Order: sequence, then C-alpha cells, then structure tokens
Amino acid sequence: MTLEARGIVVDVDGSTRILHGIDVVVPGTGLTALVGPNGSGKSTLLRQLSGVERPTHGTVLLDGADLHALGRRERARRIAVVEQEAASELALTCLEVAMLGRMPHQGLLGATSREDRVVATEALRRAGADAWAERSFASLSGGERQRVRLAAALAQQPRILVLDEPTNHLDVRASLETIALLRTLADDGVTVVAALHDLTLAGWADHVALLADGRLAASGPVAEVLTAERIASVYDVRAHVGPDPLTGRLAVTVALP
Ligand SMILES: Nc1ncnc2c1ncn2[C@@H]1O[C@H](COP(=O)(O)OP(=O)(O)OP(=O)(O)O)[C@@H](O)[C@H]1O
Repeated sequence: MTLEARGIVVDVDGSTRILHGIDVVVPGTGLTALVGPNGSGKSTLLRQLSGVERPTHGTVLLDGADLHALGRRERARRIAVVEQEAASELALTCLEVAMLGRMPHQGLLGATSREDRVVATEALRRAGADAWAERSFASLSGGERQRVRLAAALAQQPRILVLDEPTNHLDVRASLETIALLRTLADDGVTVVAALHDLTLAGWADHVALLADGRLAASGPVAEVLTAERIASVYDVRAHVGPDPLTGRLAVTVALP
C-alpha cells in the first residue's frame, strides 16, 4: 500500500511550526528510510504518516484515500507502528507484549485465540526475541525491549510497518539483523518506512527521504539521495560515500569539517 503525505504542516503550541509543508510518497513496494539530523522532524512526520496524529494542515493518503477516513481499528489492521518507549508495556511478559499486536484482529471482547498465540510466538521468533517470551518486559535491556516491540508490530501482520529508530539500543550485529529483517519484510510485500540515524544502514533501503529543519531536502532512490555533497551540506560534516570493502554495499563515513 502506498502512503502519501501532501502539504503536511505541523504546528505545536499554536505558533511553533515543526513541519513546513511536506510532500512525500512512501512507495508501496520496498523499504523507505527517513533520515535527517536531530530535530529535523522525522518522528513528527512518522506520526502523521501512521495516523497516530493529525497534521495541522495537509492530508495523508493511503492508496489514494484519506487515512483519517478509516477508523482507528481499521487503521491498526493495516498499519503497525514501532515507536520509542511506552510505559503500558512494563507490567507484561514479552509474549503478552507481542499479543498486544493481535488486538486489531480480535473480536470486540478481546478474546485471544489459539491462532493469536501462534502468530505472536512466531513474531517473537522472527524478531529474535523468543528466548524471553515468559520474561517480564520490564526486566529486559534496552536492545532486548526493542526486539520485543518489533515482534508486537509483526504480530499485527500489517500491510505497512512504520518504525522510529528501530536500531536504537541495538549492537552492530543486532542492528544488521533488524535491517535485514525489514528488507525481507519489504521483499515479501510489506511497505516499510523507518527513521534511521545510521546512513550506512539507510543504504539498505530502496528509497530515502531526507529531512532538514522540518522540510524535505530530497527524496528518491537511495543512491540519488545519499550523495556525499548532500550529506555534507545537511549534516555540516565532511562525507564520503562509496562501496563498503567488506560487503560491497553503499557505506557512508563522515568527519567533522
Ligand atoms: N511540543 C513541542 N513543542 C516545541 N517543539 C517541539 C515539540 N515537539 C517537537 N518539537 C520540536 O520539533 C522538532 C522535530 O522533532 P522530532 O522529534 O520530530 O525530530 P527528529 O528528527 O525525530 O529528532 P531526533 O533525531 O532527535 O529523534 C524538534 O526541534 C523538537 O524540539
């Protein structure tokens, strides 16, 4: 499913404008990385694209139709969101957190079925979190929690997966496993959009949208957007973009000016 932001403006406290009219398309196929410096508006834009918040002006279209015309439950059957910390998860076991992802698919009484349990268990396995199924979520490390949150989103079986810094807290191997999983999901037909800080990880994406100061600086195929010149100018660094000697993939290295 294609997500499209049209003229998205977000004002906070009545007067502070943090997004200044963003037009961007998240293509229905592939993995899209949302990158940009701290405070450039990535989390804010993701909250508009996932429908968690309504923009001050502008619209978000899901396959060409207004996202907010869908009820919350209908939206949750299509779009899963992995955000940063949520206090509501702390009293649950990891399997129970993964089961939260089944809620949009359950009846109004919220009864869980055997299938819900199977799907949630498989989601924990795919996210590399099955070893902690019966552990309390609160007892996990930051990186372990990040995997369980991803499992809850997978258990939702969404058509679109929106993630805010999914590799936050993760070590180098776990980061690669996560981005490889997102690639697999995208290759299987899920529309995946993720805010990422690591530009080399963003190089795994098909499409990149680059934000700077609440505006879209560039968007398009990864090799066209992540150029050394553009990275240098947006992040105020010296930048080098080239094939990684180990993997052959696009790698970005930076240095202070
Ligand atoms: N309620 C608010 N009042 C004032 N400013 C806000 C408010 N919410 C967000 N902002 C500002 O809006 C800007 C964009 O924030 P956002 O969290 O979307 O950025 P980001 O690109 O996700 O940043 P980071 O990479 O640091 O996570 C920031 O400068 C932030 O301080």
